[in-house]
Amino acid sequence: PDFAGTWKMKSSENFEELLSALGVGFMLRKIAVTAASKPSVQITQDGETLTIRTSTSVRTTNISFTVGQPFSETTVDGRPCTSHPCWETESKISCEQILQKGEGPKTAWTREITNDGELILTMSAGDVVCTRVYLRE
Ligand SMILES: C=C1C2=C(C[C@@]1(C)C/C=C/C(C)=C/C(=O)O)C(C)(C)CCC2
Repeated sequence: PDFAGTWKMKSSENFEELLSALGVGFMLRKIAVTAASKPSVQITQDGETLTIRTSTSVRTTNISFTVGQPFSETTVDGRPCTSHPCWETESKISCEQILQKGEGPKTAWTREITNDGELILTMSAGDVVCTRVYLRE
């Protein structure tokens, strides 16, 4: 499917719980929750290669990957990891993350385009799952 576009967030649940599960302290959680409440997401796609730019007032992340090929990124709390994106269905990418050093809860993300053209992002840490839904601008 086509993930390309400029996306604005419609809903988010368990985001702060996700950061808690990752051991992010109170103050940084408050900063992150506020900043992440109004993200601007821009995705370009060329076949199976996606570039996802997620910008907030505090931090902007930019990842580029080809589904099926491992790449380096950081976990949502900023720890370097190797990510393994693959097609879970023909419209859903799931990505397991392996910390490059140190220990922590198992983290992963999924991104899916739904039949009514919404983008669903899930981010997990251990058994905590954060779900964020985006609409095209
Ligand atoms: C602002 C963020 C901050 C943090 C993570 C991030 C980057 C959270 C944003 C995530 C989004 C916007 C995800 C998405 O919707 O794709 C830290 C915990 C390091 C703390 C500093 C502020």
